[in-house]
Amino acid sequence: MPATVRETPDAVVIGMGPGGEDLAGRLADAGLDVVGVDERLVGGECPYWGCIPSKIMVRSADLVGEARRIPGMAGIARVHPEFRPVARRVRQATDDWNDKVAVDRFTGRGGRFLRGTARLTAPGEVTVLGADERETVLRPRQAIVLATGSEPAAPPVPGLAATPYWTNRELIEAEELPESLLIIGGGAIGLELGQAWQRLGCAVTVVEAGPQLLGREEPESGDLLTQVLSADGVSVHTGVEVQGVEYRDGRFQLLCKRGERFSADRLLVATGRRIALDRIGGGVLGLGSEARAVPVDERLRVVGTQGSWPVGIWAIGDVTGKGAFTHMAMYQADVAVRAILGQGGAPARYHAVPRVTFTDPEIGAVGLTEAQARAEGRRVRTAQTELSASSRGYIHGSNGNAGFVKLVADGDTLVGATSAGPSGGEVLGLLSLAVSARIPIAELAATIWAYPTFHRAVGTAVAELA
Ligand SMILES: Cc1cc2nc3c(=O)[nH]c(=O)nc-3n(C[C@H](O)[C@H](O)[C@H](O)COP(=O)(O)OP(=O)(O)OC[C@H]3O[C@@H](n4cnc5c(N)ncnc54)[C@H](O)[C@@H]3O)c2cc1C
Ligand SMILES: NC(=O)c1ccc[n+]([C@@H]2O[C@H](COP(=O)([O-])OP(=O)(O)OC[C@H]3O[C@@H](n4cnc5c(N)ncnc54)[C@H](O)[C@@H]3O)[C@@H](O)[C@H]2O)c1
Repeated sequence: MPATVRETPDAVVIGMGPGGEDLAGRLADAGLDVVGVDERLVGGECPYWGCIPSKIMVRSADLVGEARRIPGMAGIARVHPEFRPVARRVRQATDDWNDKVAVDRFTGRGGRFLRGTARLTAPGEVTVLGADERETVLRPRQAIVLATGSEPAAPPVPGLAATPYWTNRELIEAEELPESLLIIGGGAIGLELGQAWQRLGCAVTVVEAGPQLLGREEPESGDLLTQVLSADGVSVHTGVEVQGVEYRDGRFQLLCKRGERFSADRLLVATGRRIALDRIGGGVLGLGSEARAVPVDERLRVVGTQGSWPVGIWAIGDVTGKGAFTHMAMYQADVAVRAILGQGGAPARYHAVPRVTFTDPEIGAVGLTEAQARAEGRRVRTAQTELSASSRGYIHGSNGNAGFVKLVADGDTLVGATSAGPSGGEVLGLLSLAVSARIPIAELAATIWAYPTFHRAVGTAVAELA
């Protein structure tokens, strides 16, 4: 057993995903002696198994979907989708799952990188076990930052654990498209990748336990996605309770409560994420096995540690449970960097968290849904307009113009909004600003919206409210 190394840097960042990498780099830029630790790849889930490779697949599939809209609009198009170039682009984007460039970028800024698994072993102490069994005990002088993200969660369905099912990681690494794919979970991962793989030539079935797809968003978004995915050929099933999974002769079979059976060559489990608090030493923070996230205050300081710890401890990103998005991890990194460096500035606010599901149509949403606003007892007023009724929707043509803008108001400001449609995620930008900055509805109503854009539908919905 190699000897234990003891060190006292200024700061230790556990987890170098989008949140940790950004934060650690900025602390190093400020002249701190920072040790960044990751057991996998610097960059985390987003560039290697998440946002970027999944959107590369979506981009290819969108091209196929758009080409299929040519008949009746611009002549003849015969599309023969091929998966090989998609898999190749994924390999280029991930450097074949090699993080040398990212590690060099961090060390180039003055940071030190340790590859290994880190845990909190005492207040103010982090122990890292390297792949070579070398143990490093770090007692930083100024800060510990937990940025360990999340991992795929699988439901406790009998039989599932014994099968070679896929999570997003295996699917993203696939070199070939199977003939058929079953997906458990009709959330962001299941729908983005399900639609993309169907368009690329795989027969996809989505099985969702809840009553609608994209259950945390407006019901209109779920209904729209059921329609467009079904039109693409995806077999969509909601309100289904999977009671068992079998794997025999290279085929997966789902056995469901109402007697339905679904089978396919591959199975993707996309039923949400879990935070492995046990692995990072959550007990040292006083968190029991029932904890679902690390509680943080408005400066991302871990709740309950101030005064009792010899050093400050912060948490950012998925591990805080405030929204599993790269933009959330980076937003929180900024607040935490300012807190660690004593720079002050605005605290974290969560009233305008944007989300975009990159299906075709894209579903952009910000702030509260109508149901959430009503549950909070707000004075809710809503307005909704269909894109097909707009000039741009008409120009676009009926094959591909599905979408809507829905606004949720409380008094004279918007507290939530959805923009679903072509470029729905881009239209969301102005709605995010309106909700975040609490722009009065009267001000929005006095705005000139360029003609004929998709975002002009926001003006139509605002006029209805005003
Ligand atoms: C398929 C998919 C698509 C997605 N698409 C989008 C999208 O389009 N837009 C968007 O905003 N978000 C998207 N996300 C979510 C996004 O990837 C995450 O929210 C984001 O990566 C979280 O960043 P993070 O820094 O909190 O953690 P992570 O990216 O999870 O990084 C955490 C890091 O910590 C390391 N780690 C964990 N435990 C330890 C330990 N004990 N010791 C050492 N290292 C450890 C891990 O190896 C990892 O590198 C997607 C996710 C998936 C799965
Ligand atoms: N575009 C994006 O920003 C993007 C894309 C992908 C993922 N992500 C992030 O990653 C997270 C994880 O994505 P996800 O799709 O795995 O989770 P999710 O929470 O978005 O959706 C999971 C779905 O699985 C369903 N489900 C749970 N248990 C089930 C069961 N036993 N049988 C059938 N259905 C079941 C849930 O009802 C839910 O609809 C997302 O919440 C999101 O924060 C973001």
